[in-house]
Amino acid sequence: MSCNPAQILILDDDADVAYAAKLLLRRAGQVRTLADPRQLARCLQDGDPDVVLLDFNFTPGRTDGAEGLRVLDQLQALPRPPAVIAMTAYADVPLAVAAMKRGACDFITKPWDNVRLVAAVDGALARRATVAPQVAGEGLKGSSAAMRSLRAFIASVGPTEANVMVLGENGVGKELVARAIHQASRRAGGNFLPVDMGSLPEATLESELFGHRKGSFTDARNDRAGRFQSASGGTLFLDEIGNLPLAAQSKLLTALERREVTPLGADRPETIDVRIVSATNLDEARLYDPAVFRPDLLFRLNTIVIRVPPLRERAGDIPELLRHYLVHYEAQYGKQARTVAPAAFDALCAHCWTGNVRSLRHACERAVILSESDMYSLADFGLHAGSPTVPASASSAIDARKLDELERDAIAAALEQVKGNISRASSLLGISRAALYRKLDKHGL
Ligand SMILES: Nc1ncnc2c1ncn2[C@@H]1O[C@H](COP(=O)(O)OP(=O)(O)OP(=O)(O)O)[C@@H](O)[C@H]1O
Repeated sequence: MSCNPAQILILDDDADVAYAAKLLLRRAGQVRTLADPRQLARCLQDGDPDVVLLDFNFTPGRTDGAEGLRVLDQLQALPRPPAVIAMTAYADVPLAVAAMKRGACDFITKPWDNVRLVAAVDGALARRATVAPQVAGEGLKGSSAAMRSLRAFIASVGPTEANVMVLGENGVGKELVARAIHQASRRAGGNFLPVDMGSLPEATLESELFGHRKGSFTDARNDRAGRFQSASGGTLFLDEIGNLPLAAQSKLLTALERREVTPLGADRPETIDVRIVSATNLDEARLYDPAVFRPDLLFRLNTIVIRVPPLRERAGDIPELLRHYLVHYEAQYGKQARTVAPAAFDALCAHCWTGNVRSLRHACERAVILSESDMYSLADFGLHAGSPTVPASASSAIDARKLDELERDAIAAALEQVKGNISRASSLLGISRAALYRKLDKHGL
């Protein structure tokens, strides 16, 4: 575990406020303050912060929070994004919602309650300890033939400007692949901006993606840049693109065809300079169904297609991933290094990992936290003898019907285990609640 003190950055133009927060938080870590967000890039040269307390208005008279949202986007695009706590003197719920949607982990109104602020920073540090490794560009682990050719493919398509579509089940590592493409590109110095297309509300989609001008709708109190503008010079990662409604698909298509976007309320379009990497877990039959996804948009997005195989088809990666995440969590939780009991190891390698690497990762975290003996047992990983496994002889030749059955069985078993609780079942399977609902629908469960 690292012994370095946590790095805390307070971004506030009010010197008194910044000083008071600095005094309060000095026990939590090393605290720096910055009054002008334009100096952020220079400040980051002294090292990336773990937590940022971010004021949302820097220019006197401004109360719309746009300056803070811009800084938030900048911070989110760092290779190791800090946990951001949004602070504003105006208890403004829509702004809080916008900040949380863009990745802030908490929200504080000024004047703050000291206990609440310290708790928020402690919580943010704890959250970062869990979240940072997912986004830290730790790299894709695994040396199976499939992973080796995936890396080689990324190295060859990364430096091109081609739009890339990454396909694969939940938790296979599509976002890691997208980040690796960005890092291998000439845009690596620019932003990598992920957007969850599945969670953008249809009503605000245009404004979120393309921005808006002050007064263009009731709540548009100031000009705001969209994601296309924020990612300018970098890579825009359109995640869950398969969930985009058809009406929204046509707006996205127009932007990509013209390579320009018109912010809501603007009378002139703006040229865009982004590379698009998109991802979906839709199976290809559905993706190529014009009733689900516009073929002309698909054509724009999938110049290059990267298929990330599910973990059960590259079981050779499992030992390395187990080692990697067990060591990682042992260090994170300050636990002694342990080995996996041989029978448990065999069972873990034969397990079908419906939720792919994400569920393996969660299982390792669980084992590190719960294990009380010298060796990890299967139960420590939340598995039991008889958990769905991949037949050894068929791991790569398994057919789609069989995979469907395995998936259905795993979901049914998980639901039974947690007595139908969707949240607990999704976390057990290592997939999001939305993904679980889609799969329940698909399997008629
Ligand atoms: N090859 C890998 N090596 C190390 N960690 C991995 C690998 N693949 C995935 N992971 C980890 O598994 C988790 C899920 O990865 P990621 O979010 O990239 O998957 P995804 O395919 O985008 O999932 P979803 O479709 O659910 O959004 C992350 O914690 C990631 O760090």
